[in-house]
Amino acid sequence: MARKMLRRLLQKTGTIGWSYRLKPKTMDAKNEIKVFPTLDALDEATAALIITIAKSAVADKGRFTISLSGGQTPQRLYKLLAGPEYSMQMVWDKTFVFWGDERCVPPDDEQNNAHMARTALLDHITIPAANIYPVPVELSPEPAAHKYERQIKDFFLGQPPAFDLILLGLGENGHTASLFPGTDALGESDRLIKDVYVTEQKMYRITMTAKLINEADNIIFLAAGSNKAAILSKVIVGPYQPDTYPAQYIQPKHGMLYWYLDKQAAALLPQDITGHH
Ligand SMILES: O=C(O)[C@H](O)[C@@H](O)[C@H](O)[C@H](O)COP(=O)(O)O
Repeated sequence: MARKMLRRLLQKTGTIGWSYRLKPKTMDAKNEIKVFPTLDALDEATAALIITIAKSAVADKGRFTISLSGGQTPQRLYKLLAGPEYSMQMVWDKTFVFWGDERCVPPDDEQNNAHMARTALLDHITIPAANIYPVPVELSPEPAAHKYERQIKDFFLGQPPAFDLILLGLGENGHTASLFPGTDALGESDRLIKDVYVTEQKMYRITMTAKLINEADNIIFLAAGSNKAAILSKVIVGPYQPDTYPAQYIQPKHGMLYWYLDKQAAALLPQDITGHH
């Protein structure tokens, strides 16, 4: 009964929201799920949302702090942001770029997330090099994690680090950033940055912890493609099993949580959650 009433209330308020899980704390965070008919529409809408958040942050604080995600999905978005239509709307010299996770491979390795972002975006805009904070992968995993955590704490001048925007992807196994099932970063309650060994990829990675991510003012999950439909359904409407589906750890303490999806990725979500199909 409560669930149905809540959903009707959410929809009436125009926030196409969903109960996520009827846990009081998730109801504080405003959740918004939007489904777009094509990849272009998804990327355009995400770029527009990023611009809106950036302009608001610069107006409020004189700067915009963003954490980028890696993998395939955001590459088109980054290229779009580098293009004339969007790049001109950003105040790049007041924009500070970090990463939600990084693979422990050399900076110029194709698998390196910062390498991908430089190729798709950062090398094509006028952002000061000092505004870019890549994960120091030249160090071995554990010292790299400690150094990155120090850099982030110093950047936020000892205040609790709260990014204006954290962009996240979603893996088919429910991981986000490098919060993979079975890794000890999942329930981490103290550290902001952890080094993890991802067995299925035989690779070390450095990741923001959910503790850090959940302090953000805005979080955008960007997911596209039919291969994400099953996991999205499990994460968004399934039972709360965050150790199996780590993306469920992402529940911003006070910020906005956006799920920006294409139609294919949203195909298995209930219509009353996405508002259309
Ligand atoms: O380092 C990474 O790979 C990402 O940060 C990772 O969390 C990614 O967002 C998901 O694995 C989805 O990846 P795709 O966009 O390639 O599906």
